[in-house]
Amino acid sequence: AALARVSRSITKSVLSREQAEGAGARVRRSIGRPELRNHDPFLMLDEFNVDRNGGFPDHPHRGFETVTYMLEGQFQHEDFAGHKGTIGPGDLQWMTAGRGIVHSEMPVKSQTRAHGLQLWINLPREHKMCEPQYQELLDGQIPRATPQDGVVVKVIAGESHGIKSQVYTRTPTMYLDFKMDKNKTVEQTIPASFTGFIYMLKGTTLIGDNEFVGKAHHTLTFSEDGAEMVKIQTKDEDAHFVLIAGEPLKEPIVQHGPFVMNSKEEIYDTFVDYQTNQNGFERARNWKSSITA
Ligand SMILES: Nc1ccc(F)c(C(=O)c2c[nH]c3ncc(Cl)cc23)c1F
Ligand SMILES: [Fe+3]
Repeated sequence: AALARVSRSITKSVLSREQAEGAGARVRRSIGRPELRNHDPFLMLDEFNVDRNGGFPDHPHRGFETVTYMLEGQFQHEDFAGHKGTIGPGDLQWMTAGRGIVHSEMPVKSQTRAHGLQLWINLPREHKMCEPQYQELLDGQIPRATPQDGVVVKVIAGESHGIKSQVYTRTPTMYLDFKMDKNKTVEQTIPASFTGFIYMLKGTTLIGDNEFVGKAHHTLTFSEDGAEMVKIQTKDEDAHFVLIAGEPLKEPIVQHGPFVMNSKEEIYDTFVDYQTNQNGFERARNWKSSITA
């Protein structure tokens, strides 16, 4: 008989309450909060809620990627190279900051609120100073797997049930948006070497062979025990959550706000580059975004 596959189990469940961030924005911080540091290669996951007066005005990034996934409302972004755009519900912006980006991320004024997720993924040292790159997908361009009726998996990065994302991930990453009706069971394959977690947006799930309960706004971290899949069930409630997993980089992490490098010296050099507008920050000189006004 075929061996029943063992599921990952949940090692920790942490509730994220709203906190102030940016300019008048509210975020529930998952990865990156005190109880959830060191989830290599992930640096931060924020569920953000921004009303029309809030946002994230002009700020820099170096050494990692920011992945913005909109759930409701519209967000606009503009960087110091004039790259600008608007992302709406279900749309994705995968920004590889690499050697340096300065940008502004603000809700579209006409919106009542903008609600979404921003994930920060660390880059391996050989990519930390790469040219910045955007991969932007509209909701309709993101493939879905439907392993059974009532279970839809949007494949933002990586693969699910044979459906692959087209996003190029320098750090091997899986980013899946699950919508499950009640009374469903699904198994998601995850490479044994990946570290990962589920962040619950709505409803209740039972995860793993021992049916650990997942509730809204909780982060549920996976065991690292060699299991190559995770089993997720719903009972009497629909559920909406993201499953995020990736290959740990196993490199030193030195983070100072929006700069994430491998040593203190590199962080010092980054501050010099940012202050003196060099080595990737040339276009930051005298730049002000037009959307922050
Ligand atoms: N350094 C630093 C300091 C403070 C910040 F708020 C930010 C920042 O921009 C964000 C933090 N979470 C977020 N979620 C969504 C969006 Cl669109 C942006 C952010 C940042 F980069
Ligand atoms: Fe940013």
